[in-house]
Amino acid sequence: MEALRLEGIGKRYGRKPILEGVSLAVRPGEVYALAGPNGSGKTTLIRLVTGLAFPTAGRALVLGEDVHKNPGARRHLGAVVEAPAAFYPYLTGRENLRMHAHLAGVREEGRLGEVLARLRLLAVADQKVASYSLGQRQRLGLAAAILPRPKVLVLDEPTSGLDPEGVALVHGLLRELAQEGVAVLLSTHHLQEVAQYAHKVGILGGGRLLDEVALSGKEAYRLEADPPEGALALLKTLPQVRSARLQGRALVFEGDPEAALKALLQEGYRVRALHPQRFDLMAYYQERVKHA
Ligand SMILES: Nc1ncnc2c1ncn2[C@@H]1O[C@H](COP(=O)(O)OP(=O)(O)OP(=O)(O)O)[C@@H](O)[C@H]1O
Repeated sequence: MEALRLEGIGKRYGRKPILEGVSLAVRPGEVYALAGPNGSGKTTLIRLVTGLAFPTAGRALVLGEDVHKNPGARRHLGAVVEAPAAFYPYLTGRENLRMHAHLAGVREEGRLGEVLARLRLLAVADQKVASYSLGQRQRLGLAAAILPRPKVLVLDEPTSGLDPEGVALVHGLLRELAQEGVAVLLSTHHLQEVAQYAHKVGILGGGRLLDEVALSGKEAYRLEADPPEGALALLKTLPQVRSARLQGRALVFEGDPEAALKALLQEGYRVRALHPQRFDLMAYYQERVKHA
């Protein structure tokens, strides 16, 4: 079953439509990144998913339960929506988290320390939150969100305000959580970074989901071999190779590069270069938004 599902979600403020007919799904272990220009409705969508805002059409389901009809559905949900997340400034990071743990019914010994370590906050854990930098607060927000081991994690621009190390830390954490089976929905402007591990990117524009790009399986290879026409014909016969085509004098294909190389060398082709050709998400996004 999908961990998170939006069915025709819409939102109007007064008569102004902000979102219309947005449907998407995130499976356990999947990272879904929402991209879109400023004002395209990313934050609004995230607020709808978390139950902070009410849809004027459609519904949002967490593990099959409607978030707006059954607030209990939120027990599976971890979220960071406001940046930075709100904490008691006169309490320490650890004390704030302890309170979150209490409210969420987390009784596991050691979970607090584990989460603080995971967000590299141990060194400041016993300082008052009032003294935290923006990035430290952001990371504490994420620590609070993952504390009760949610099955669905929803984050609005989780890397904004972080230094490069913090950005890498958060992306690494999200990748790990997905590997542990968590479904992650995040909004972001950092397409290049999320493209490294997100499974799907949804492009919002003008309040609609313009496109969904599946990134897994988009790994292509570029190969230079002589003569290219013969090499192409050979690649097309290999079961390990998909969608081989000529691009100028080079060959581009998806599939197993080792099998392709072995077959070409065996048949006496001279292979001058072979390297991965990443799907250019940024170029695709810009095209998609421009024509929206
Ligand atoms: N409470 C509100 N009342 C009226 N209009 C709103 C309200 N909240 C958001 N909007 C409008 O909804 C639209 C989408 O805003 P939203 O914050 O969801 O966009 P975003 O994609 O998150 O933008 P950004 O990339 O700048 O964070 C904007 O035009 C905004 O002005």
